[in-house]
Amino acid sequence: MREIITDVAVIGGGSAGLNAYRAAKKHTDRVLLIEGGPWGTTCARVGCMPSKLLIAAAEAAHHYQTSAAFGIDPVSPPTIDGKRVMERVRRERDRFVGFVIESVEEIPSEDRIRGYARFIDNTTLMVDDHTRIVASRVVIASGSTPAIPPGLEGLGDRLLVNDDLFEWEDLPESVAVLGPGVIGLELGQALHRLGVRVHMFGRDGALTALTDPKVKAYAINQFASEFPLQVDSEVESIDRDGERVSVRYRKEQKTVTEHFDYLLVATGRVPNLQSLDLHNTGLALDARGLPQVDPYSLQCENQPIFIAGDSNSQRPLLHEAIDEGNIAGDNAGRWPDVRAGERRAPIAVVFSDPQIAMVGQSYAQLQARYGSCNCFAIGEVSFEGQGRSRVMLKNRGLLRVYGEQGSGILLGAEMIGPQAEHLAHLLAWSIQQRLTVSEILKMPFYHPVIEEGVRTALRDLNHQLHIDPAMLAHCLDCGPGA
Ligand SMILES: Cc1cc2nc3c(=O)[nH]c(=O)nc-3n(C[C@H](O)[C@H](O)[C@H](O)COP(=O)(O)OP(=O)(O)OC[C@H]3O[C@@H](n4cnc5c(N)ncnc54)[C@H](O)[C@@H]3O)c2cc1C
Ligand SMILES: NC(=O)c1ccc[n+]([C@@H]2O[C@H](COP(=O)([O-])OP(=O)(O)OC[C@H]3O[C@@H](n4cnc5c(N)ncnc54)[C@H](O)[C@@H]3O)[C@@H](O)[C@H]2O)c1
Repeated sequence: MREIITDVAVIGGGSAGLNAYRAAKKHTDRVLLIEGGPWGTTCARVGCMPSKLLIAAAEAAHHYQTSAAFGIDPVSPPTIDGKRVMERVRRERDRFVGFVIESVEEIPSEDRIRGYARFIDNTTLMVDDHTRIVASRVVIASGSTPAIPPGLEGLGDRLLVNDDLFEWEDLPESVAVLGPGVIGLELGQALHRLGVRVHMFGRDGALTALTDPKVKAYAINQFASEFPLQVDSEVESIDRDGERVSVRYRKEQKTVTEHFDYLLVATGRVPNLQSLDLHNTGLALDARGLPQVDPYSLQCENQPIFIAGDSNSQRPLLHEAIDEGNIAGDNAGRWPDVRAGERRAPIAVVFSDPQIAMVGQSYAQLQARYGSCNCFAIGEVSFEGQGRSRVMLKNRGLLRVYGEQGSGILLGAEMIGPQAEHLAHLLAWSIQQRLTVSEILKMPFYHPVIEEGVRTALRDLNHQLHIDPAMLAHCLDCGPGA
């Protein structure tokens, strides 16, 4: 058994852990990075990057499938070669993973420990059964794992999570998707557009993390008109039937049984904390096994333990994992002089088509905070008539923006619409700058662009905030179709 005494130990070599390691290293040379699984990060191996690669292929197929509306008929219907689609996904994924591994290899080998860590007490870790580490500070950056509802064990290799899908050599004929969250919607729509028969089953009317009832209703109608989607599904049973999966569900007051090649489970993710033996640290744990974490310093209670990235369940997104890794690593390095880290305006994008995005405070958060005093107002724009969106035949969507009564500050937005990833950035940057709606409206808006739709929503909002008069039905200072 090896024993190492160190200043900082980081559990997990993903995006949060790698950044925590580097940030702690600025304070002390004695930092260890412990990784139990494969190097390469969830984002590059089985998350952000391979999912976007699959979506890019689906977009290419969809482009041909919809070109007739412009008067352009493909000579013959496009064929989709599943083997080549998946070969590119895996090849490009491997390239991204390769870049991450190159950066891991720059870390001195004596700082890298292979194996799964668990706590013996709040400053002692055991890695597998081979290394005991005494660390005066620990950063937990152990990521998250798909949550699989009970009762699906019998499906065996017919049950998939996102990790499995990116190993496919070819596209299957059919997939049932359980959970229309971000992962389910992104992957399910992409598979549908690549010619796979998809049926998406949700519950409680949820679709991604949208909370604005009007935007959510629009989004549900939009996707349900493209492929079978039930956000309030009544699934009676899911069983293995030979080499297939049979799903029995209620549809229009009848019981229907449908067979699929696979069930893709995308019902949320749980932090990887169970095997860390956190009960040995003395930290109070909630019902989910999570310790209390200060969202600014990422410190757990007053202990020399910090928790960053998906493992703290606060903002399970890549850029947040990187920020949190930096904050936790810096604080572990400088401990006991722990400081509040800088957090950015919230932004989340779903790479569906149309895209979904949320920035700043959500509708539900604002309702809870300001709803009872009518202290916030809503402006909106439909993309259906929006000039540039119509030109491109991308005129589907709804943007709702929220502002504070009295101050006129932009607080948040939820949207489904064309190029929402870009609109969301403009709005998130404005929110972070604490701009008022009037200040944002002084910015230039080119013509004809989708951003003119954002201007319309903001003008509507400023009227609802009693700052500007009602908009003219026919905007005189806009170009045609703004
Ligand atoms: C399909 C999918 C698509 C996504 N798309 C996006 C997107 O488009 N944009 C976006 O912002 N986010 C996206 N995400 C989320 C994003 O990937 C995660 O938020 C981010 O990767 C989390 O980084 P992390 O460092 O917390 O975890 P990880 O990168 O998972 O790192 C955790 C590491 O800890 C290791 N580990 C676990 N337990 C132990 C232990 N006991 N001892 C040692 N090592 C341990 C694991 O092996 C792992 O390598 C997506 C996620 C998925 C699954
Ligand atoms: N574009 C992105 O930024 C991106 C992409 C993918 C993943 N992610 C990250 O990964 C996280 C996890 O994604 P996810 O999609 O797994 O989780 P999620 O929480 O977004 O969605 C889970 C969905 O499954 C549904 N559900 C739960 N149990 C169910 C059941 N038994 N039957 C039917 N439906 C059920 C929920 O109602 C919800 O709609 C996201 O929160 C996000 O942070 C981000």
